Amino acid sequence: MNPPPIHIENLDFSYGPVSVLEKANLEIGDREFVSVVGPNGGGKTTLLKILLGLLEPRAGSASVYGETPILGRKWIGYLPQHSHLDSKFPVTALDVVLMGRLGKTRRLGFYSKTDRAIASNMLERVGLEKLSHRPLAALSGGQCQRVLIARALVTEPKLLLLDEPTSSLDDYVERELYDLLLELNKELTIVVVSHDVGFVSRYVEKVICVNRVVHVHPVSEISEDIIHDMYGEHVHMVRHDQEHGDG
Ligand SMILES: Nc1ncnc2c1ncn2[C@@H]1O[C@H](COP(=O)(O)OP(=O)(O)OP(=O)(O)O)[C@@H](O)[C@H]1O
Repeated sequence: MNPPPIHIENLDFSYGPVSVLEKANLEIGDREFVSVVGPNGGGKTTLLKILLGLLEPRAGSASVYGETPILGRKWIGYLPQHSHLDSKFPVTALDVVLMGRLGKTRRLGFYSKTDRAIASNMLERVGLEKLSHRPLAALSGGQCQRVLIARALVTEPKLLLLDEPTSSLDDYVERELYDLLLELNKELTIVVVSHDVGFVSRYVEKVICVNRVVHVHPVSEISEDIIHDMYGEHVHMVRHDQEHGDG
């Protein structure tokens, strides 16, 4: 059997004396679409950075397709939190996507025909083929996020890690972006960090709750009690799938 995209065993992580993850266990299978949720400072971004090999666990292990995170990183497309695109920077959507090929292309500073073909193809996949030569400054927030997803896809990953890709987008654009992820999930394993448990529950199979400890819940198990344990009594879960239930 092929090793799973993500396997974490008894993992502890701390920044200096501050413990962030304790005895974490997690397995994510091929073509799963899962969400990582939890309160601010719960350790979600830290977990992704461990999977990317950017941070070393203090104890336990993490593997990506059976390899160490540093070696397995080649299979990962990553959209960081707060990925900032300076809209005044004079580049087009295609230029930004091509930047994702920098680690792959052999001739630094020159993109090959293959690089350009892959970048154009990915812009098409995210629905922006007609905007490939549009300056960044002339794209909406949702279109910019699509450009960044296309940039993460040009390395031809098998696993996509997205850290709060929709935090600054309005509801309609957020839904469109998750519809795109659902489409990409036909071929890729997707892990997406979100703050909106109710919203992501409509899309994902499993919810990974991270608050120093890691708990995995099938979406069907997510309840008000689980949300209270994570965020405290003052937070209520909005079941977006039931918002229009009467209408
Ligand atoms: N480089 C760092 N050095 C020291 N502490 C850090 C560092 N990065 C994060 N932390 C701390 O580690 C804890 C977990 O941070 P992390 O960014 O993983 O949380 P998060 O769940 O992604 O939070 P948020 O939802 O706010 O993005 C927090 O208490 C944070 O302050």
